[in-house]
Amino acid sequence: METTITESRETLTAGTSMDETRGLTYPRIECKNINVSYGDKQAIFDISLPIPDRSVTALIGPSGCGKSTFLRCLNRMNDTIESCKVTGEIIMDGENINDPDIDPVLLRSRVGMVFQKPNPFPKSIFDNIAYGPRIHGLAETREDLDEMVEKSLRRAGLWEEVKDRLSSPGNSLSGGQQQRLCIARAIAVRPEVILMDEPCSALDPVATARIEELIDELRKRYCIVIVTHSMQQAARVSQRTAFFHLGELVEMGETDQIFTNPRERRTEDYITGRFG
Ligand SMILES: Nc1ncnc2c1ncn2[C@@H]1O[C@H](COP(=O)(O)OP(=O)(O)OP(=O)(O)O)[C@@H](O)[C@H]1O
Repeated sequence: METTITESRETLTAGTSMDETRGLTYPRIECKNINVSYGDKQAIFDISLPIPDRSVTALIGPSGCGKSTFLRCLNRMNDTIESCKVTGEIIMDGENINDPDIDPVLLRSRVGMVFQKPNPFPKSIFDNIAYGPRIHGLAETREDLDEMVEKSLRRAGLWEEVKDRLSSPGNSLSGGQQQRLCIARAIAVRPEVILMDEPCSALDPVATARIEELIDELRKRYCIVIVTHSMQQAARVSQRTAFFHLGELVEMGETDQIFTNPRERRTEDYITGRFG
């Protein structure tokens, strides 16, 4: 197992290059020796995982293997669960986000999150998007705010469908539109990373296809990490895949390699449906 992780890390580092727009090097996030427990029960065991920028990393594995728990480490959402204790380092922009000096609220604007079930605020479509920029003081004028709302809705592929009814309630939209609204809301505060926890599980196949197209578009700009139960979805949308089992990272690598030529027996058993 160790060999696999080391090899994949080398592959990633070999592709290291300077991002001209942001002046950043890959990987975007470096997770080192992450352990997570809920009370006495350990859910994540010593996971180290580099996450590259401008691509989609899929976390897959059987129910209860720790995918969501690990995802929540990346924006410190586990802080909100009293029994949960996280150790290890998650380096972003040269800082360990687990450092007590890091403000989790600010962190969550840099690392946005989209949940299983679309959860628009009980506000208008416009205010759903404007909320974040307002509380983070990102817009100086009303024109700035209008522009941010339009840009976010355009990026989320929703503008044409809602531009004539921005004052309607967010929850008057269809499920798929609501999920794109939630993605637009995450984008509005200019995140660098977007976490998605099974974003299509409440959607029909047409709405799912629309979100998958959107994810493919967004990856040109953002670092995206997605938890999915669907191996087909992981294969369709991600460039890298990490396979979790019983709280361990069994294997990670290029998505094509994981699905066509897994190195570990447990990965092969899972992707061929022998368990999980
Ligand atoms: N809030 C919590 N309190 C206590 N234990 C928890 C909590 N959340 C998760 N766990 C436990 O941690 C382990 C990992 O759960 P997690 O939800 O991260 O797995 P998962 O792979 O995302 O599962 P699923 O695919 O079913 O959503 C499980 O044993 C689960 O019971």
